[in-house]
Amino acid sequence: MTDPKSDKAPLMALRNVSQVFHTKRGDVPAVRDVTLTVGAGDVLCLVGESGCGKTTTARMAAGLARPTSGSVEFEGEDVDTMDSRRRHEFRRAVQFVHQDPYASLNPIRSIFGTLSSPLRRHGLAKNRAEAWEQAKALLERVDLTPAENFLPKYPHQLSGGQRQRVAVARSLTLNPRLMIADEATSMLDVSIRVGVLRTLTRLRTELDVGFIFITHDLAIARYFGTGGKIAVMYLGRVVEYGDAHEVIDNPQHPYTKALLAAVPDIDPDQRHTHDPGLRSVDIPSLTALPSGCSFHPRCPLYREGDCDTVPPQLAEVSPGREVSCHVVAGDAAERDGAAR
Ligand SMILES: Nc1ncnc2c1ncn2[C@@H]1O[C@H](COP(=O)(O)OP(=O)(O)OP(=O)(O)O)[C@@H](O)[C@H]1O
Repeated sequence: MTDPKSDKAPLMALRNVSQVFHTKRGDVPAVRDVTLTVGAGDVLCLVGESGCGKTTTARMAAGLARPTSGSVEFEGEDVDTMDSRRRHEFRRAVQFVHQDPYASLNPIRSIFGTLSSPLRRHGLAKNRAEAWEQAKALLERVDLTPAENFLPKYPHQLSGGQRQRVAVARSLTLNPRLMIADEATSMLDVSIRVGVLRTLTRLRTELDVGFIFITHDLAIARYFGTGGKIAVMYLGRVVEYGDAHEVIDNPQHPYTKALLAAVPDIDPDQRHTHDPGLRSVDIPSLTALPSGCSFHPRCPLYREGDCDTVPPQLAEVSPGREVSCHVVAGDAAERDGAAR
């Protein structure tokens, strides 16, 4: 998933990362052999149902969790073997925006306190006056104006959308190169969500900051991922990867198709979902994964043979599109053969 034509190291690369949690219920393989890259200023959306491993993947990318196997590279350097100076730079360069801004902001700290603390700590503001000006500029950047009215306030005095904007402003204090937004808009009301998404989209282009954007909402992934990539995850694995609009508009993996079929039509007169034709609605447990392809017990394309015995690998089925499915890859190979 690295551009073979580019000799530049990607900003962030996850190479064959896995994460296994050891629990009383047994080992939970939350992320399994995931390889993904994000270029400078690019966006990668991670989508999939609850529990498919999006947050665990993001936590490894942010250096908040160490992979059980595989490696995380930032600007071509393995995060695990960085010296302390590089690790410090990495921590500054990669910022995480959480789902719940209320939980992530200190309730007894004013907005000015929240924003000025990292600025002062990292020597970006020499005194209070400088910190005030910079904090003001940060709030303006995330469309919280007039900024001087917000700086003395406390989180409980703000609405959910305003709080999330403050959380975004805080993540910008140290001039990040990569933002990891984990369901950053999912707790907000729809009307407020659109505004915050617009701000994030503007920041993407204005600041040339890369994004790993996590959402279970495919419409949001299509909107925010414009010009970028989507990776669809199922039970800890990436099952489909490609250009954001193409994955949503022309899904290839039967799981992506099922996810899209579950989204109600936008037309209010036809608010129904489509039957994805799944063989089972039950999602298997990560502690008792099916043999072969993990999706096979539910898959409408299931064919006896490889599907229930051999785990499929991601394979390119058309330029820039990778799908982990024996049937789709087989059909693509047949088409290629016939065209030759
Ligand atoms: N610390 C942990 N210990 C044990 N199991 C964990 C731990 N963290 C996550 N898991 C499990 O790993 C799997 C993947 O979780 P993860 O949070 O990465 O998924 P997700 O796609 O982000 O879901 P959600 O959207 O609900 O956050 C889930 O089955 C979860 O219960």
